[in-house]
Amino acid sequence: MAELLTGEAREQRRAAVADLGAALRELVDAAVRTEVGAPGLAAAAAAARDLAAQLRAGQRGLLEVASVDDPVAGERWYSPVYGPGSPVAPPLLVDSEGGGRVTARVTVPKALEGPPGLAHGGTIATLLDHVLARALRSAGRGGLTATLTVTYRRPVRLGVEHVLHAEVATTEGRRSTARARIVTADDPDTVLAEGEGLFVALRPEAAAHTFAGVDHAPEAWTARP
Ligand SMILES: CCCCCCCCCCCC(=O)SCCNC(=O)CCNC(=O)[C@H](O)C(C)(C)COP(=O)(O)OP(=O)(O)OC[C@H]1O[C@@H](n2cnc3c(N)ncnc32)[C@H](O)[C@@H]1OP(=O)(O)O
Repeated sequence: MAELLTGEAREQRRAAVADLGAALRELVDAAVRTEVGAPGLAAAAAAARDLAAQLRAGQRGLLEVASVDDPVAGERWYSPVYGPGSPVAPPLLVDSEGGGRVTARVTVPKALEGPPGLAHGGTIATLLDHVLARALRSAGRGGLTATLTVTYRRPVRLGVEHVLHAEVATTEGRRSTARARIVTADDPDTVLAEGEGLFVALRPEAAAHTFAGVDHAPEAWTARP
C-alpha cells in the first residue's frame, strides 16, 4: 500500500512530479512531431528505455493510489485530463470551481490530434466528461458517468486556447446530470462542442465491488447525502 504524503513532504514531491510531467509532455510533443532520421530515433528509443528503467526502480502497483494524491479531495496528480504529472494530459487547467459550476482552460497538443490540425473527438469527449463530473463534484455530488452525449458543432483546433464551462443541471436520488460546452478563449459566444452527462453515484456495496483492491477507496464516486 502506498503511503500518502502530507504537508511539506507532499508539496516538495508534488513540485518534482509536476516538473517531470512537464518535461515528459515536452518529450511526447517532440516524439510525435519529430522527423529526425532512423539513427536518431534508435538513439532516442534507447535513451527512453534507460529512463523508464530509472523510474521503475520505485514503482506502485496498478491499483495503488500515488503518494502525492489526495483521494478524499479527489486530487489525482496523474489524471490523464488535468494531472500535472501525466505525460498524456493536455493538461486541463481549472480556473474556478464551486457551487456546481466549473470553468477550465485547455490547449490541445499535437499528441491528441484527430483530423489534421484538429483535436480528436475522443479527446473532446474526455475533456467534457471531466468538467461535467467536476461540476457535480463541486456541488457535493459523486458518481460515475452512465451516459455521455457529445454534440460536435465546430472543430476544436490544436495549439489554440479553449475554455470549458460546465454546470449541474438536475439532481435526483443517486442520479445527477450536468451540461458543458467548449469555446475558444477569443470567441466565447461560438460553441464548438457541447456535452450532457448522466452520473450515477455508487451505493456503498457497489463501490466496494467496483473499487475492490484499490488501496485508498475513492470517495468521490459514491453516494452522498
Ligand atoms: C479535484 C478533482 C476532482 C476530480 C473529479 C473528476 C473525476 C473524473 C471522472 C470522470 C468520470 C468517469 O470517467 S467515470 C468512468 C466511466 N464510467 C464507468 O465506468 C461507469 C460504469 N457503469 C457502472 O458502474 C454502472 O452502470 C453505474 C454506476 C453507472 C450504475 O450502476 P448502479 O449503481 O448499479 O445503477 P442502478 O442501481 O442500476 O441505477 C441507479 C439509477 O440510475 C439509473 N441509471 C443507471 N444507468 C443508467 C443509464 N445508462 N441511463 C439511464 N439511467 C441509468 C437507473 O435507472 C436508476 O434509476 P432509479 O431507478 O434510481 O430512478
